[in-house]
Amino acid sequence: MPYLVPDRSARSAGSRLRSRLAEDTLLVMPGAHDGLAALQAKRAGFEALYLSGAAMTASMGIPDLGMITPDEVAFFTRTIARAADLPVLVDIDTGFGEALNVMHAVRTLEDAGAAAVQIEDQVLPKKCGHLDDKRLADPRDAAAKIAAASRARRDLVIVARTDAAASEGLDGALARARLYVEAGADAIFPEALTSVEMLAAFAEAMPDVPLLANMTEFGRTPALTAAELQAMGYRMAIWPVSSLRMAAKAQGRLYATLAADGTTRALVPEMLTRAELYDLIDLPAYEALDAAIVATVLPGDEG
Ligand SMILES: C[C@](O)(C(=O)O)[C@H](CC(=O)O)C(=O)O
Repeated sequence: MPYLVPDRSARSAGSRLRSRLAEDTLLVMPGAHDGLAALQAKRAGFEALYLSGAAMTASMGIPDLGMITPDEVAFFTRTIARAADLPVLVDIDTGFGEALNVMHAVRTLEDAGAAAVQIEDQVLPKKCGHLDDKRLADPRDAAAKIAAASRARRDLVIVARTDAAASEGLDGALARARLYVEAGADAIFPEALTSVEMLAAFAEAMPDVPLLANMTEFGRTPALTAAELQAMGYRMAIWPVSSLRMAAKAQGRLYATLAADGTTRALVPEMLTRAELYDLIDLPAYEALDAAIVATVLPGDEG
């Protein structure tokens, strides 16, 4: 369906996500780093998407160190939410500053169509949660940002991520998570838990709070299946950078092949065909919409 004709009765993205999180089953949120990825994820049957800071920045050709602005994230959010019309959880790193910056970001991203934002408790420059030597914010400063986000949102779901497991252990991460829930977080993302036992212990210690598990590849957390995470009590799981990793690998092969062969001929069988691409972006429906509007507006020939 062309996005140009909105469903005026549709509920806000945040309230749709809240209703889904009230269900018992784990919500699998694959990363979608652009609008086309969002369409493909929707076609595969996913009900919600994750907009990863790592994938967003990598797609801009820069590292994930918290350098980008709320408006840049809003552009990606709008693109993805519009393409798929699915709830999107948006990674806003450390919230672009302190309380007022977080509030500005929350308003900007909720207006852009985000269903949820994720704020983490590192200080700038932040890093991928699976790297060494992360520096954490004071727990109360981080809680203040969660409180600020909660004050600024309309329906947006707030996911508080704690990176504390690496430096403060499981108990430190749990203490921070409890503080963030008190400050207004709707869900907790315990980042970079390093074993199945740790994942299970975190879930046992917080049975009443929706928890998110990060299944990023090449990280420190063991790769579990959606079914395994659900059995442990997790309510959301993300595969944040997978779409970008797959697409970028294929892209790399394309450039190497074209540089070597002077033609893309060898790769054509692996490419989306013209028909497949147009089908994915729904070109015929947009053309039909245009034709229908023109037919409505122009007077008939009969005079
Ligand atoms: C979840 C994450 O913040 C992201 O930006 O997607 C990253 C993912 C990654 O770098 O693999 C993370 O810090 O875990």
